[in-house]
Amino acid sequence: MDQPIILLIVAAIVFALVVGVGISLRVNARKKGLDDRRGIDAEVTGELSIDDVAEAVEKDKAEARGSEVPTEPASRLVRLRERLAKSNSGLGRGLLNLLSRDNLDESAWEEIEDTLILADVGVEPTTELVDRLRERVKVLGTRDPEEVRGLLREELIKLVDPTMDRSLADTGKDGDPSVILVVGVNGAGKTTTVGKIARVLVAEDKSVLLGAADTFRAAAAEQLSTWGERVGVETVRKEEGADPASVAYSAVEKGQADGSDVVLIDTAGRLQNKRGLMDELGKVKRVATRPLGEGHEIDEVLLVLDATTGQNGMQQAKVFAEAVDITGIVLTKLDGTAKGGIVVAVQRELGVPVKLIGLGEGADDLAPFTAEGFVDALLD
Ligand SMILES: Nc1nc2c(ncn2[C@@H]2O[C@H](COP(=O)(O)OP(=O)(O)OP(=O)(O)O)[C@@H](O)[C@H]2O)c(=O)[nH]1
Repeated sequence: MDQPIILLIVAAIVFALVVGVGISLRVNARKKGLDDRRGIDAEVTGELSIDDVAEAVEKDKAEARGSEVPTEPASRLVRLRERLAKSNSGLGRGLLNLLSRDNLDESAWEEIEDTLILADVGVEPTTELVDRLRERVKVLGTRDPEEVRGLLREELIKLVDPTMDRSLADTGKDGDPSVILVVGVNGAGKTTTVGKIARVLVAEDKSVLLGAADTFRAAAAEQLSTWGERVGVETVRKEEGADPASVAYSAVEKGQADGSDVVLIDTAGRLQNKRGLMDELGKVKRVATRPLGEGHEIDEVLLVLDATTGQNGMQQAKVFAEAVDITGIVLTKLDGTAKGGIVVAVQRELGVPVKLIGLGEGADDLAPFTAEGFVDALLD
C-alpha cells in the first residue's frame, strides 16, 4: 500500500476515536449534570405527596384571593365540641349526679326539674323529659352509673330531635344560586355568622357572594365587606339608607350573572315595631329572588339568636318568625352560657331546627348542629 494511503487511514481512525471519545464525554457530562440537578431538586422538594401538592395549591389559591385558609373541619369540630362541653357541662353533670342518687325521692326529681328549667329547656319539654325519666328509672330498678348515663343520653337526644333535617340549603335550583337570608336582632351575631358561613362554604369550594342589606348603619356593610375580604368573596353594598330590598335584588342579580353557588344576604334587625320589621323583611324576601324569575323562592331564611338572652331572646324569635318564614336557627354565643337548653325550647317554639351553633368570636367558631353531638358534649 502507498504510504500516503496508510497515513490517510491512520488519520481517519484517529479522527474517529477523538470524535467518539468527545461525544461520550459530553453525554456523560450531561447525564451527570441532570443527575446532580435531580439530586438538588429532590433535596429542595423532599418527598412530595399528592396531599402536599393539593395543600400547596390551596394555599396559592387562597393567597391569590388575598384570604386566610380555614382550618380543617375535623379538628375544628373537636375544638368546638370541647368549648361547648366546657360552657355547658354543668347541666349534663348536674343531671347525671341527681339521677345517680341512691334515694331518688320527690325532692330529687324536683331538683332535676329545676336544673332543666334553669338551663332554659322550657317548662313543657322539662315536664315531658322528667316524666319519661321517672318511668324508665322505675322499670330499670337498680341503677349503675353507665346505665343512668345511657338512659339520660337517649332521652335528651329524643328531646333535641335527631329526625329534623339540619342541612343548609347551599345548592340552588336549575343552575341558579341558592339565596340565603340571614335575620335577627342587632348584636345577635348576624354579620359574624354570615362571615363564618361564607368561610365554611368557600372551604367546600363553593362560590359565594355577600349582600349587605343592613343599610341602616354604614358600619354594618363595612363589617360585612371585611368578613368577605377575609374569605376572598365579594360583597354587594349600597350607600347608607338605601332600600335593603334593592341591595338584595342587586346581589342576587350579580350572583346569577357570576354563576355563584350561594348568595348570603345580611339584614338589619331593628325591632322598632313589629309592623315595620314585617314590612321590611317581607319586601326583601319578595324582591331578592326576582332576578331568578317566577317561582323561585328564597331557599333559606336563617334566624340568628343569641343563646345568652334566654326568654327575651325567645320573644324576639317569635316576632321574627311571624315576620318571615324561618327555615333554620343559628344559635350563637353558646360558648358564653350554661343555658344550652334553649336549643330545645326554641325548636319547640318555632318548629324549625337549629342548624348551626356559634361557639366563639373566631372565624372558625361555627359548627353544624347535631342532636347526638350536642348531647354528648353536655354529658362529657
Ligand atoms: N362569644 C361569642 N361571640 C360571638 C359569637 N357570634 C358573634 N359574636 C360576637 O357578638 C358581637 C355581635 O356580632 P355581630 O355579628 O356584629 O352582630 P349583628 O347581629 O350583625 O349586629 P349588628 O352588626 O349590630 O347588626 C360581636 O362582638 C361578635 O364577635 C359567638 O358564637 N360567640
